[in-house]
Amino acid sequence: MRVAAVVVAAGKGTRFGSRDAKALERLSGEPLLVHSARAMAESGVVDRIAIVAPADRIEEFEGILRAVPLGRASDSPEKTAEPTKGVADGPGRAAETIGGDAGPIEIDVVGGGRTRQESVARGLDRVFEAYGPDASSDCVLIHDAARPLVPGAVIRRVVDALAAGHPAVVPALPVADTIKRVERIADGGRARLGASLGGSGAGAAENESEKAGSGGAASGGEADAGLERVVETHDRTLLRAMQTPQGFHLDAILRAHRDFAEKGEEEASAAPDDAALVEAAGLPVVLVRGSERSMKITRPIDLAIAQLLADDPSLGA
Ligand SMILES: Nc1ccn([C@@H]2O[C@H](COP(=O)(O)OP(=O)(O)OP(=O)(O)O)[C@@H](O)[C@H]2O)c(=O)n1
Ligand SMILES: C[C@](O)(CO)[C@H](O)COP(=O)(O)O
Repeated sequence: MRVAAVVVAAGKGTRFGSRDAKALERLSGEPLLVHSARAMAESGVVDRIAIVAPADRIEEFEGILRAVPLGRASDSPEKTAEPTKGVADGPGRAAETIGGDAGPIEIDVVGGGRTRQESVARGLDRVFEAYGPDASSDCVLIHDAARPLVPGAVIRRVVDALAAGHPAVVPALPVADTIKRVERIADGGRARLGASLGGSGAGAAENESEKAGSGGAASGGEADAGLERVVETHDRTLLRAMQTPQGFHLDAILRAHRDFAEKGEEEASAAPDDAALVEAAGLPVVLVRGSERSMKITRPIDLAIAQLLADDPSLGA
């Protein structure tokens, strides 16, 4: 079973307020992109990596990756898959060959799309091209460049569950806050509480609203800049926060992305994550334990927290 990784790095970093691509923001002196690609390479279970860069910056991203050769860690943990605790065994996928041969990892850089979903689709096409028509027993991990500190153990847990036969596997954590569903109170924009709900200011609220889509909770724009009313309180014990890398049998995720490609053309209809497409296609998605260290860098405060984690490997491990 071959395992490829798609690392999506073509986002604009609007909520971060990036002047440059967010994937090039520095953590411990290196771009987030390099940390994420290295995590995949050093996991010991990934054969090749497709990096998805902003479409007009492919050569620049290639240069950045060439400057920091990424190889498999020679001392990385075993490449064979042990069934993951708590994940029921499926039919299995030739686990003994996970990770392929030793040697340098093949890295391609391809251009991204208008939404994360489109960017992932372009990375998947590249993996399919590279693996060829005989890709039906292969797997792919889809990872945000914005999650630079993902531990190798999480990557291997995902691959173990794929090898055990599960077509879609996501690392996840319980949620710490109480989550409520809300609706907007139309008040003509008099009460501008949306700003404080959406983040550090009105701009942040508007950006969050864009990501949330037309039904989003946080308010944005004059007409939406109002109070929100609680509709429902969810049972927190049944909620999980999704992380990446999300792992899939290649044939299943390619089909799901192709079937729902039209939705990926606009932020409002695009899937929030890749597992959502597989769910929509009616396939089961199983969860494995994620990590606090796999936090996503969305806003500037996240980079400050990530630097604390990078400086102290025992934190959140
Ligand atoms: N068109 C896009 C949008 C997002 N991404 C990638 O998807 C990951 C998760 O997205 P997010 O954190 O939302 O990044 P941005 O889209 O850059 O952030 P924002 O929504 O604030 O602009 C990031 O690694 C980002 O580079 C991508 O490759 N292509
Ligand atoms: C894929 C993801 O990281 C899972 O939590 C998340 O959905 C990405 O969301 P974003 O708004 O595109 O960062």
